[in-house]
Amino acid sequence: MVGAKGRMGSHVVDAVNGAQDMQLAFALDAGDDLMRITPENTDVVVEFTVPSVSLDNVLALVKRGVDVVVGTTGWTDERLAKVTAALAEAPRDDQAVFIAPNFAISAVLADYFAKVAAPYFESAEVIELHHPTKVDAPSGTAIHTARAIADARKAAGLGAMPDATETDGGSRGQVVDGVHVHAVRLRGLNAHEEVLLGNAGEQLTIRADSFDRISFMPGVLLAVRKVADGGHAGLTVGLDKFLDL
Ligand SMILES: NC(=O)c1ccc[n+]([C@@H]2O[C@H](COP(=O)([O-])OP(=O)(O)OC[C@H]3O[C@@H](n4cnc5c(N)ncnc54)[C@H](O)[C@@H]3O)[C@@H](O)[C@H]2O)c1
Ligand SMILES: O=C(O)C1=N[C@H](C(=O)O)CCC1
Repeated sequence: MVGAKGRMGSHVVDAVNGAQDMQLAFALDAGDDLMRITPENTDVVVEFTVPSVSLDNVLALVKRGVDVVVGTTGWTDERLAKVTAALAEAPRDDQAVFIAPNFAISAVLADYFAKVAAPYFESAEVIELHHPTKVDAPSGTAIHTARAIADARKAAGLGAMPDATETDGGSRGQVVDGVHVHAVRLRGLNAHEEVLLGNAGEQLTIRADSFDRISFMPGVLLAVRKVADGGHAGLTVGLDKFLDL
């Protein structure tokens, strides 16, 4: 586990220790030497750190010859391309990196349902709501959802959404592939997302609430098992790839 002292990392340490088919090799955090990790002592590394260090960690681990499951956010197309390039040069042919913006089944399904619903609505916007200690905005999940909605709209031949806004001081949120994304940071919250889809006279709301970080653990363990079992060489993004959706 890399990022073992963090909010997510400490839960993953407990989850791995509680899993009968897994053994914790290392619990590393900032300042620890990743070079202690080798293919001989470690099958899969789980990485939950911060967006500013995650890419370098993943590249170093790929070079090390181990498979990596990543929960840290901040993955732009450019960063993902660097991971793909590193995997092409990796010591093992079957090496895998798996990245999930969200490991909670509620969030993965909300994302999936939003993608299915998107072609049927004129308008769609995403609101994500998180704890105020989160360092990035909007959430990785919201970016992923917005892109999925945009792709589904494009595939269905839909154009831009109706929006007469002429002045915007920032209230309309960040525009991700044409989809407006709004971020709320509020004490008491954990991780929540709402997708609003609208037509004349009707609205569909899809909402996922993760009240506790324990909600992410079944998804993390599923990803570790899938990667360890093999057959997922290269870069895979999204827990939906490991579910029968
Ligand atoms: N994919 C998901 O389901 C999911 C769920 C929750 C959070 N997240 C994401 O996971 C990341 C971590 O979230 P968090 O709430 O645990 O953050 P956190 O700040 O509590 O933990 C981050 C940990 O990483 C450690 N760290 C920093 N630099 C490091 C380095 N170079 N090497 C090793 N460890 C280092 C920190 O010391 C800290 O312990 C964020 O990007 C967050 O958005 C993803
Ligand atoms: O608590 C966080 O930080 C979370 N980050 C991920 C994101 O940015 O989407 C997943 C939800 C929790």
